[in-house]
Amino acid sequence: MSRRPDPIALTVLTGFLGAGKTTLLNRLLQDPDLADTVVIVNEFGEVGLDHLFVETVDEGMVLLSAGCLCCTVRGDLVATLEDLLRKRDNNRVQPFRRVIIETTGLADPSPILHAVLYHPYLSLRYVVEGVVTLVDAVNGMATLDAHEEAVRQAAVADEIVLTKGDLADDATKAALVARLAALAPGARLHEAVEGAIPARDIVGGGLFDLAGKPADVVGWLSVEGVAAAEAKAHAAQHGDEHHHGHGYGHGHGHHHHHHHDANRHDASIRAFCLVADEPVRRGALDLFLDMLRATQGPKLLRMKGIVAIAEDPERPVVIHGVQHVLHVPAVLDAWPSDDRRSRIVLIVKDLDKAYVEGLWAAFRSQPAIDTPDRAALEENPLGLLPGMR
Ligand SMILES: Nc1nc2c(ncn2[C@@H]2O[C@H](COP(=O)(O)OP(=O)(O)OP(=O)(O)O)[C@@H](O)[C@H]2O)c(=O)[nH]1
Repeated sequence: MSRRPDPIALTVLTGFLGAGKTTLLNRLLQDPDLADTVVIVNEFGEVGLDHLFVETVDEGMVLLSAGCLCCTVRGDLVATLEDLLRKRDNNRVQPFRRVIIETTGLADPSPILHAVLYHPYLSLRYVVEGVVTLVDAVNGMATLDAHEEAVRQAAVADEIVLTKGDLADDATKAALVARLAALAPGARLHEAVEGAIPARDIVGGGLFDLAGKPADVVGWLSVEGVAAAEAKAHAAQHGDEHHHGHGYGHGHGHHHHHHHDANRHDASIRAFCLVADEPVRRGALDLFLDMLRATQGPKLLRMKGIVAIAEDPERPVVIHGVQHVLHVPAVLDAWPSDDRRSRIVLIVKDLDKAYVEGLWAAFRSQPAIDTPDRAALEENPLGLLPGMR
């Protein structure tokens, strides 16, 4: 009987122009923890890895001193990932367990994840597990102001690494950290000067740890961080309407709104959690996800969650989505903690939280909160699907 091969974890490393990706990668690739990793870079020369080469394995692929493989993107990324699988399956390279893709400059990482998750074959072999985003402590604030892509890079991150902290003063750093925490409340924040950070701090914290075992999904979800940021944003909007101060120390020279919460530049992007105490039927979960994806896809920057399934409550399902692509990468063998509630973290752009909550409640056959039953039933999208109950 042929066994389905173990999934290969895929991490995307991104960051604005000059954020310090090359510097970080250079250090990271000397970390023995990445020995069974393949790193995909745009060009070896550009990244300046020459001093790490041990030997050339194949055209466009080299073995680095710490044991990990490095290859260049040849043509498009999908072709490179396919080529890698072929080499691995034919035993032409070591059986790597993880791939890190470094994106160029100001790229939105979503299309990369999208390309992999949508691919009929790649999606079976690779599991996208996370986005690591580098933010320059000196220029970060201005970059976020000026570039929508930069905001997206931060918003979809699982791990944010603040670089060049040695060049920025404490107030600048604190303001940037506050903004990033509001923008990406689900992300863990790190600091690395001159790329010095252990690989295991930023890679392998998602679905699989560095040994390929299921990782701490609870930490990956960071529901508490999202809830706290939500409460803070709410307080800033409602309790603090006439407060004009904002903590960044950069002015705009004109006054418009009274809201000056930490999230004001990035107001259309927000994060929230859906929580359910009762297990959800598998069919209902799939329909909910399908409906959300089909109707709101482009507005869903990121979705991560752990869900209790009514048919098999001991084995939760981990869901994972990027824009209109959803992946069901893993049924866990057990709950990672005592908390057995279903929890889904969503990072959205221009999407009404109440709509999503209504949908979530409807698929769990519960009237939406604060909505009269009748209206909730009328809004129940199940009613749109003939034969669905
Ligand atoms: N002082 C200081 N300089 C840093 C740090 N990290 C990176 N740099 C410097 O910042 C500059 C840009 O860093 P790179 O690593 O080339 O940045 P990059 O993100 O790869 O740049 P692009 O490829 O242009 O997108 C280089 O001169 C680095 O030496 C840091 O933590 N502290």
